[in-house]
Amino acid sequence: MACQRSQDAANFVFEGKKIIGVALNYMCAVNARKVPVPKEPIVFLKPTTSYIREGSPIVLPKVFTKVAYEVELGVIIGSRCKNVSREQAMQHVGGYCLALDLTAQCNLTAARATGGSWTLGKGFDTSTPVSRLIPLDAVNDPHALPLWLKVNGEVQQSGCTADLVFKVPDIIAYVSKYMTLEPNDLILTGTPHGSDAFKAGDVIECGLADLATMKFNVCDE
Ligand SMILES: O=C([O-])CC(=O)C(=O)O
Ligand SMILES: [Mg+2]
Repeated sequence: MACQRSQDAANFVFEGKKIIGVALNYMCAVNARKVPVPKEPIVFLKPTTSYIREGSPIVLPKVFTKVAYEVELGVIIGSRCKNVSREQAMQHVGGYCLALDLTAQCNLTAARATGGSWTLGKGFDTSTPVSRLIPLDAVNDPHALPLWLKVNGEVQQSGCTADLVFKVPDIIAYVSKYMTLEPNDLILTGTPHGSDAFKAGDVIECGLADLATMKFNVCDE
């Protein structure tokens, strides 16, 4: 498998499959939330119907009163793996992307308090805007990438993937103990601090180093 990676990567096109999110994975976000540092990655799934690309608007569902932006590094799986070691994990990365993990805070706050599910608050339509594929060879070190987000031109989030609690190979090794990772699966690695609510009419822009930027208009359902 591993030796096929460079051939696969040359022809790799990102066709978003399952989306695996990691929560509270930046030290700055953990500190801002005043919660203990997670001992293991906190993992959730989002449906493929949540993907959008630049050119489509973010649509805020009627059922939610407060939806927040979260800018994240996306890791795109390039080859199938299960029970992969930390040492072997990076051989299964097919590329990267810039992503937003839009989150209904109104729903998540209640879910956290009651131990309820995050599925609807994380998985609504348009909740996973993604950039085009960033090829592997464009990224020397996925743990040295600045990322930022602006709302209506004002910087609201600014972080660096150096601050990740669980690094990319840790996440791949951990998740693959439980579920098979397949080509085109997307791992959302978590957001730095500063995530907050936005509203219809706002313009959200974000960027990842000099590798990708994207811009979305926001409307109500
Ligand atoms: O929304 C949350 O609470 C957790 C999350 O996805 C993140 O930290 O990136
Ligand atoms: Mg997130």
